[in-house]
Amino acid sequence: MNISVIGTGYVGLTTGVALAHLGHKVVCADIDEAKVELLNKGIPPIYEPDLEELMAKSRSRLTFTTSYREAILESDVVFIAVGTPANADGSPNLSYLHEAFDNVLKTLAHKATPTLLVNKSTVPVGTADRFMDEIRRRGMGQVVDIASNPEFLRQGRAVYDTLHPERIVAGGSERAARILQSVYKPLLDQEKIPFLHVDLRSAELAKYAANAFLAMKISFINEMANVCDCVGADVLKIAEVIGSDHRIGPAFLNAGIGYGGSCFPKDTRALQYIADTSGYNFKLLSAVIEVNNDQRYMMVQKLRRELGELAGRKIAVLGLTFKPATDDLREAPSIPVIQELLALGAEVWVHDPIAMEKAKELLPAGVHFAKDCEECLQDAEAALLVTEWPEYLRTVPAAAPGLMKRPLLIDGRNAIPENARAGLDYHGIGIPGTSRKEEGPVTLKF
Ligand SMILES: NC(=O)C1=CN([C@@H]2O[C@H](COP(=O)(O)OP(=O)(O)OC[C@H]3O[C@@H](n4cnc5c(N)ncnc54)[C@H](O)[C@@H]3O)[C@@H](O)[C@H]2O)C=CC1
Ligand SMILES: O=C(O)[C@H]1O[C@H](OP(=O)(O)OP(=O)(O)OC[C@H]2O[C@@H](n3ccc(=O)[nH]c3=O)[C@H](O)[C@@H]2O)[C@H](O)[C@@H](O)[C@@H]1O
Repeated sequence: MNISVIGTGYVGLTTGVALAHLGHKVVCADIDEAKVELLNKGIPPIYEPDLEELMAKSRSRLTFTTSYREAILESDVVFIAVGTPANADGSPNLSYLHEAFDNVLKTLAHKATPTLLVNKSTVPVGTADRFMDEIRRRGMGQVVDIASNPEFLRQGRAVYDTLHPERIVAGGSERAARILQSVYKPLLDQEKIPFLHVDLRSAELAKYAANAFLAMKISFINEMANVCDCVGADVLKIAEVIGSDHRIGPAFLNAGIGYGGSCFPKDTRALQYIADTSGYNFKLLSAVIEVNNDQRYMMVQKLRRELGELAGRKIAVLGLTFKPATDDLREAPSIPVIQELLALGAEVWVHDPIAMEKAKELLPAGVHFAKDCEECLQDAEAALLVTEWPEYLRTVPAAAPGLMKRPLLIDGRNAIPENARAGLDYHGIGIPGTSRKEEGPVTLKF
């Protein structure tokens, strides 16, 4: 099929490359000329494992352009995958989406053959219905149909997730679902992937529901970790015990510093906003968000308990991205942690294996950028492990005792294995014996 993808970010580019890999002829369009220029040289503007290789392999079926006409006029299916970041009040900013939609419709006005317009961006319920109204208003209802095909890929595993999705959701008419089934046929044929055809509104809301549920698992286990710190139990064991019940499942029970990234924080706030403005108070979701906002400061609290005043003391922050295997710093927990350390007067040194250049543009003045992990640790009085990059798990236990003034490590990801902690003054989140308790264990009253 001839397919176009509007927006070449994490979702759009991965989708375009994957669809070309599956045998479709794909044109990707973006308004960002610098991105398109890089892409035309075969260089992905984002860091995503396997993306560059797959792009090179599918190059003969893949084109990049800034022109909507070039992208769309020959296409049977047009995917939109532009950003929907949060506004200050938590509502999703749909301005990029509206602009893309308007440009697509203006271009489609020059095309007589039917086109399926598929939205992949995460959007509030009712967005596709409003788009359909607009299509009819412009007299294009006979040739343009709308589908919602929410995306569930994870950054750092975007290519893998796109080629091995847990499910494909197709919101819209029977005809739209049939077209999407043909688009994904090579995937559906090769693996038993559920293809779920639902109405437009359910498809849109299901995306928020999935992210909110995963965020809830994280906030739940983080609260359990905080209880573990109070009572002297081990959150790793708790996660193992509850996760072995298939009704709960082991995934997303890693306690630590809380969730970040471009999606969980924005999508939980957006769902709260959607519920609020529809007259429903989603109490559980509000608690999930509040817990996450507090959790990021837990590491600094532990640090202060150990060191007292932080003014003038060198603190190493290891890892800046919101998780490993991505260069993305959007809503990374490292940022508020660094701001808090600076506010407390600490001398903050940071390191990240991938995102140092991006971080230089983003982090406040006063932060020291180390050339490597060792320089970051050198003479530090404490280190905070914020992102569990595999190289840190190898180097920190070996290097920290020799390099640091005191090998105090606050592990915000509970990532350093027990057998590697010997030379460290190690403190995890919810791991017994690794956190000094303010008071003794609680006594139960019967
Ligand atoms: N990043 C992720 O892991 C996931 C993101 N999503 C959702 O997918 C959507 C896209 O997210 P990302 O790919 O992360 O965004 P992104 O910010 O990485 O990329 C968006 C791209 O759209 C381009 N763009 C903006 N306006 C445009 C226009 N009018 N015409 C053409 N291109 C335009 C931008 O230049 C940029 O390259 C969002 O709604 C997000 O919530 C869904 C699942 C996973
Ligand atoms: O809508 C989206 O954009 C995507 O959001 C998440 O993907 P992503 O943000 O890339 O990353 P995750 O692996 O889900 O991690 C999100 C955050 O939660 C944290 N996390 C994750 C799991 C866990 O057990 N504990 C935990 O603190 C991670 O460190 C990270 O900061 C979802 O997992 C994807 O399914 C979804 O498509």
